[in-house]
Amino acid sequence: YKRSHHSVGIIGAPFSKGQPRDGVEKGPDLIRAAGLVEKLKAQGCAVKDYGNLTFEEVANDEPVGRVKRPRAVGSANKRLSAAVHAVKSDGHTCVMLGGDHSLAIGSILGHAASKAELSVVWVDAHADINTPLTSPTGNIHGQPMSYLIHELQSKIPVLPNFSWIKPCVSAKDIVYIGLRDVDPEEHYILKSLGIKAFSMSEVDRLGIAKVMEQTGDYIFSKVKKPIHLSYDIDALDPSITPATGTPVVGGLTYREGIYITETICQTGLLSAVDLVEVNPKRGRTEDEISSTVSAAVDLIQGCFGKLREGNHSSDYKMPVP
Ligand SMILES: N[C@@H](CSCCS(N)(=O)=O)C(=O)O
Ligand SMILES: [Mn+2]
Ligand SMILES: [Mn+2]
Ligand SMILES: [Mn+2]
Repeated sequence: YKRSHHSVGIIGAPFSKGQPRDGVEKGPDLIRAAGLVEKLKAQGCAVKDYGNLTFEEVANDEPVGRVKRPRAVGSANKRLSAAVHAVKSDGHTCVMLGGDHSLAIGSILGHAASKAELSVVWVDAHADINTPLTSPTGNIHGQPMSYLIHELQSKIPVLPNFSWIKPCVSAKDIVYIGLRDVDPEEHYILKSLGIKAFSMSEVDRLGIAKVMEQTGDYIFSKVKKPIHLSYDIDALDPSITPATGTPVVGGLTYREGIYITETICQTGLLSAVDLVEVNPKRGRTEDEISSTVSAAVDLIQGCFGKLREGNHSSDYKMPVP
């Protein structure tokens, strides 16, 4: 019976400018208030909370083409990438609490700066792979992957505060799970780059166990790279996690969502996690907000060894009379 020891570094990224809805910047503190640090410590993790980043205000952040708030998003992600790199340099598995999914730009770049090559597991109703020129909304939380993938760089225009961004992930090292709301242009990109994707159709057809088995085979089929798990809370069904900016029916069950984190943990390769798009202002009741936040906490606990069968510490000794 092996109990692995997890060392966790938490970064709060209260940022919302990758999308238009207020409230998602409240995610980090809500997740902490639900007891994330205490719960990780109770399950045997060493935890260091690095606090919340503060992001510079950017005035007159006018759109460039369709792209909205590029200067604020570029600046925030540059700061986040430095923070994630520092957490990795301290030897922790990094947990980045969002904030919207544009933050994956900084999180993955900061991670890549400390680990040569990464595998990215993107759990999301959406592919978030629109380029600045294909995006139907201009919201950068629908575009983060396009800035990170080597094979897309000829399709990315110059944007203010984005010049520091260099692609760091190959299409072959990406796996999507949970897709069910993919734009036509994104679908073209996924197909033309041959990116591995388990949409909700595959989840239905194969079942989550086979999806995770095939994900493991695919990630391991080449060399074993550290895993960056970017988890958008909207991957789960809105019946579980309604308090989010872009809910889409027909999502992952709570059990499927947790199973993903349990199996990723068991690879022993998890090196960074994003938990993004929790937005309390999108919950109609307190119950909707708390259901969303507690699912987020449970998912992160699953990343660091919590099992539904139960856990006990390796030095536990039963009491004797
Ligand atoms: N595909 C749409 C919606 S993307 C939703 C972004 S997220 N991060 O998954 O909530 C777009 O590009 O704006
Ligand atoms: Mn999403
Ligand atoms: Mn997303
Ligand atoms: Mn582990």
